[in-house]
Amino acid sequence: MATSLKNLSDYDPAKVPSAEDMRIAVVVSEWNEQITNALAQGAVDTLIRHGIKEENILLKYVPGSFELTAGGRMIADHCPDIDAVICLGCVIKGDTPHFDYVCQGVTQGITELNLQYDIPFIFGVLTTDNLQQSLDRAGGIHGNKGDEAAITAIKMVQFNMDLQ
Ligand SMILES: Nc1c(NC[C@H](O)[C@H](O)[C@H](O)CO)[nH]c(=O)[nH]c1=O
Ligand SMILES: CC(=O)[C@@H](O)COP(=O)(O)O
Repeated sequence: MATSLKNLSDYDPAKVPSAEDMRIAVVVSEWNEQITNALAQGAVDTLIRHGIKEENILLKYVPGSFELTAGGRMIADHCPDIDAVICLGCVIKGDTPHFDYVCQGVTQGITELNLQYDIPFIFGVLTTDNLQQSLDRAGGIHGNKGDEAAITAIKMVQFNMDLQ
């Protein structure tokens, strides 16, 4: 379903577990920081809204979306108490095929982290044709991808906890 048909910030709160006992990292790309800072704010606000303690949010920044994979892995390797890693970025198409390689790289990278580690890595990366599409998905008419990523993280952490 296209995002235009489903607002990224719409969800049923009754279906979201409490994040009170969770410890979640948020890794944010500095590229397109106007967008990624809005994504990060949405994610943090949503996590807090669902009960996480502020001291249990680890907020870290990497240069670009391509580095989200390395940042996520480093957190998983050095912070064993982290229950999930939310990866937030914004890749906007330019004049060259570089967009394709960055998007492919971060997508494959985060996918592989999910296969290699026993915690969820959430793909909160906007891949858009232009700035307006990004603005629309970072708190604009289509909601905030950061909200969606936070809800996904909470649900996946609870999914994992229920199996322990
Ligand atoms: N053009 C965008 C980039 N490019 C930078 C890469 O992510 C990476 O940091 C660089 O290739 C060095 O490894 N990154 C974004 O997040 N968004 C873009 O639009
Ligand atoms: C996603 C990118 O790396 C891209 O924005 C860079 O722009 P360009 O392809 O014009 O170099």
